[in-house]
Amino acid sequence: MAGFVKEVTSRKRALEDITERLLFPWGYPVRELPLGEAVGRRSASEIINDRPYPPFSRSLRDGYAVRHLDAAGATPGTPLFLTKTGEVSMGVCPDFEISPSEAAAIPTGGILPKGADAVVMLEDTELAGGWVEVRRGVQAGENIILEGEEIHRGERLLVMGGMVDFKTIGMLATAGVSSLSVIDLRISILSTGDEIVPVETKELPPGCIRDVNGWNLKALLSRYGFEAKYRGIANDDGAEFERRFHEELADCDLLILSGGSSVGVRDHCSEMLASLPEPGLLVRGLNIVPGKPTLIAADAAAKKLVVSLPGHPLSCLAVAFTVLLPLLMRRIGAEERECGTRLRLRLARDLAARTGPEEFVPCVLGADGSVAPIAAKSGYISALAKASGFICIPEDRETIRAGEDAEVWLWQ
Ligand SMILES: Nc1nc2c(c(=O)[nH]1)N[C@H]1C(S)=C(S)[C@@H](COP(=O)(O)OP(=O)(O)OC[C@H]3O[C@@H](n4cnc5c(N)ncnc54)[C@H](O)[C@@H]3O)O[C@H]1N2
Ligand code: MOO
Repeated sequence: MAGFVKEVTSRKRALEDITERLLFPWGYPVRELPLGEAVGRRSASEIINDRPYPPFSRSLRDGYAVRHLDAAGATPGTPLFLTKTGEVSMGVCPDFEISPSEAAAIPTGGILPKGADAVVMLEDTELAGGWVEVRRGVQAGENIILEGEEIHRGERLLVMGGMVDFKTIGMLATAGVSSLSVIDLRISILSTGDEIVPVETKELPPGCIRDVNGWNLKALLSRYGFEAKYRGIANDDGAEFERRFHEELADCDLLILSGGSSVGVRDHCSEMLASLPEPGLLVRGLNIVPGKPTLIAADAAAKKLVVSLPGHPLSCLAVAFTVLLPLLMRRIGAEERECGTRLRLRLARDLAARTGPEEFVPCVLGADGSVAPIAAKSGYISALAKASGFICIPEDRETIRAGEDAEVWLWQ
C-alpha cells in the first residue's frame, strides 16, 4: 500500500527537474495533414513565410487611386479636381500610371496603379465628365495596403509547436501552406476504480459513478492541440490492473491515469509507476491543492511518460491544466511552455488560503475586469463549466483580500 503522500515536491521544481533529468525535449511522431485536418493540432516545425504578403499593393476601398499630395486640403467646401485617367478592373494589372493631378477608379481589392499612394473613398468624390471632384484629403497610405507591408519574406508564421486554429490558419492559407506536419504524440487516457462505470451505464449500481475524468482529460488535451485516445476504465484488481497498465503503456508515448493515486487497496498506480525502468517514479506528490497525490514517472530509454492524476474530477483537471500540459509542452520542446494566459487581476472577494501549498481555485471573470473565486469542493464537476480558469495562490501567500491583485490562469 502506497499510503498517504508525505514528501511533496513544488510544482515548478518538479517541472524543472523532470525537464532536466529526462533531457527534454524528446522526439515525437509526426503526421502530414491537409490544412483543414490540421485544425486544433500543433505544428511539428516552425513555418516560415516564403513570399511577401500582400503579393501586390491594393486598395482597401472602392474609390479613386490618387497621389495624396494632389488631394491634400480638399474639403466638401473646397474640393479639388483631378483628371480621370482610367479604371482598374479586379484581378487585372493596370497598364497605366497615376501622374500628378490624375485619379483612376479602383474597386476594393484592386491592384494599385503605379504612382498612386492613396485611395479617396467613392463617397468623398463626384464624377463630372472626365473630372473627379475630390471632397476630402487623404494621407499617404490611406485606404491602401502595400505589397509585402504585413508579412515579410522569411517571417515566422507559426512557431514550432504552435497551434493551427482560427487565429493562425488564415496566415497559413495565404502563404499557400496546403498541408503541414503536425505533432502526433500517442496519448492514452485510462480511468481507474471499481466504482467508475462507462458513460453508457443507464442505471448506476449502488456506489458507482460514471467516468468523468477520462472525458474531461480528452477534451482538455484536444483544446490545447493534443489528440488523446480514451481507453476506458481499468478496475482495481492487482493482476488485472498490472496487465492493463503494461498493455496500454506499450501502445503510447504518454499514459494518463486518474484515480487510485493516494491510499487504500487501490494503490496499484504508485507501485506500477515505481516499477518502471530508469528513472521510474519521479514525483510522488506535489505541493499543490488540489492535486497533492499526483504521480509522475518515466521510462527514459523507451521515451515513455506516465502521469497519474488524482481521482476527484476538479483536482484531476486542475493538475492536468497546471502540470500535465506544461509538462507536455516541455516534452515536445514547444517554444511556448504554458497553455492559456496568465494575468494579474483584481480579486472581487476575499480568498482564504493557507501558507504552504500552492493553491489553484476555480474562478470566474467579472464584467468589470475583476476575478471571483468559485466555491467548489474537489469532488465537484459543475464548477468547471462556469470557470474561466484558476486563481493561483503561491506557496508563500495566505489570504488574498478583495481589491488585491491575484495571479489568474485563464483557459484562453
Ligand atoms: N484520509 C485521506 N483521504 C484522502 C486524502 C488524504 O490525504 N487523506 N487525499 C484526498 C485527495 S487530496 C484526493 S485528490 C483523493 C485522491 O484519491 P485518488 O487519486 O486515489 O482517487 P480515488 O480515491 O480513486 O478517487 C477519489 C474520488 O474521485 C472519484 N473518481 C475517481 N476517478 C474518477 C473518474 N474517472 N470520474 C469521476 N470520478 C472519479 C472517486 O470515485 C472518488 O470519489 O483522495 C482524497 N482522500
Ligand atoms: O488533491 Mo485532492 O486533489 O486536494 O482533492
